[in-house]
Amino acid sequence: MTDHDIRVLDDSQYRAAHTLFRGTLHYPPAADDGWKLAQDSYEPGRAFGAFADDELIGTVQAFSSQMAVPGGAVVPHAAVSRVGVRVDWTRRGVLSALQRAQLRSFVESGDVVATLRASESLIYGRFGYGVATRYRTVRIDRSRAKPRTRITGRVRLVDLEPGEQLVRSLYEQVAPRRVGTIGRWPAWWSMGLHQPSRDERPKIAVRSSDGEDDGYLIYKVKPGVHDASESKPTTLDVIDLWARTPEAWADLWLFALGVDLVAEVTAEGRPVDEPLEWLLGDRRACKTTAEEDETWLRLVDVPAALSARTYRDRAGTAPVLIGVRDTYLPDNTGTYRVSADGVSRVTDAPELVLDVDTLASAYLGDVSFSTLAATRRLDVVEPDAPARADALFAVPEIPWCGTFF
Ligand SMILES: CC(=O)SCCNC(=O)CCNC(=O)[C@H](O)C(C)(C)COP(=O)(O)OP(=O)(O)OC[C@H]1O[C@@H](n2cnc3c(N)ncnc32)[C@H](O)[C@@H]1OP(=O)(O)O
Repeated sequence: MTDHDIRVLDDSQYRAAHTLFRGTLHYPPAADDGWKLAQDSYEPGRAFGAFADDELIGTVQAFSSQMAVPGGAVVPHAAVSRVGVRVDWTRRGVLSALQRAQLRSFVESGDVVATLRASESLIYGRFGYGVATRYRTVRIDRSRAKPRTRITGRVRLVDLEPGEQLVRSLYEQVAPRRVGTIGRWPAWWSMGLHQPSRDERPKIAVRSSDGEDDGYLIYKVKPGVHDASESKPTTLDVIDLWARTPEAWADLWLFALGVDLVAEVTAEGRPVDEPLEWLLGDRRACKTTAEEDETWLRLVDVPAALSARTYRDRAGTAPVLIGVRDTYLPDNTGTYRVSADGVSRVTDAPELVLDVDTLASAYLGDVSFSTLAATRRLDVVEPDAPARADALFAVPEIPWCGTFF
């Protein structure tokens, strides 16, 4: 018997849930114009509330999406967000109860995976989420950058209104080619591009070659402050940049670096392998100011997730038997035979054993099984099993999501 219960929220309760969540992050309630945008992101059946005596004390929510996995498939994906428990109810099992209800609902709705961005890194492992992608934050000193090359295509500014449709369609064409990217829901775009703010609205630049659009950049310039009490440089912030080709990618960065009267170009949430330094005359003009965990991935349906991705077919790579433990979704617990030909569930003894959050970290290929074994995140039964799993799960490009939510 608990002192709270979990219920699916209806649309008359979304604003209270939104206010509660913002309060847990120490933000004030959204103003009416902000709420108008946020409201559309609540999907029926996807928001849960924890109640004590009919009073809302905690909430979780999810957006319906897809995620690209190794081999080119995209799988149904729930993007988990707005997780919060009122401060006078924390550490009494409220989030655990919300997670249990939410994970069960993902199974029912056929979501193969769920992902989130964690406010703190010790919260979600117990619920089966593992770090599956990372990103870096960069700062480029424009006066030193001295790009080694020039724009070869055409980069043009477009107005926000027609630009929004253009960038949405470019994103949908380009992003799924990268493992770890996710489908963006309509409210993601409207909240990102139209959020009421005292700042300048974002600007959109579209790159084309031979008359065909092949990439875009969304950015904001924050004017500098230079007075007696404060000095801040004028900064161009790269908010979103996607390109179909390396040529388009380089042109968009060269455009960002070419905007006059800007002292620094900054970007958060970029891929850790983005070769920015190689574009510059002085590679030290580009500093990585942070490298952090990005995607926390939950394999909701382990058999479906393992079957959805492909495995490297290196000559002579033998199959591996992976034992999975999942306390929150016990149907996933079992042994999986993974080979270049596919995946099957078996009754054989496993050759390595791990918890479902650790499997999630290896699933997109960001970390190897050998690294997980060396750091004692998995139990090795057959000594060569991690190396066999590494060969099968290897991916040609580091996974990256690139969408904050
Ligand atoms: C995807 C997102 O939206 S990220 C945003 C998450 N929200 C926030 O950070 C807002 C502020 N924090 C909160 O609202 C709450 O503290 C929450 C939601 C993080 C946790 O809710 P609670 O109801 O306290 O969690 P609950 O009581 O179920 O805790 C379950 C276990 O996780 C542990 N835990 C919970 N939060 C944390 C934390 N922040 N750090 C470390 N351990 C934690 C608990 O100690 C408990 O461990 P135990 O089972 O060994 O006793």
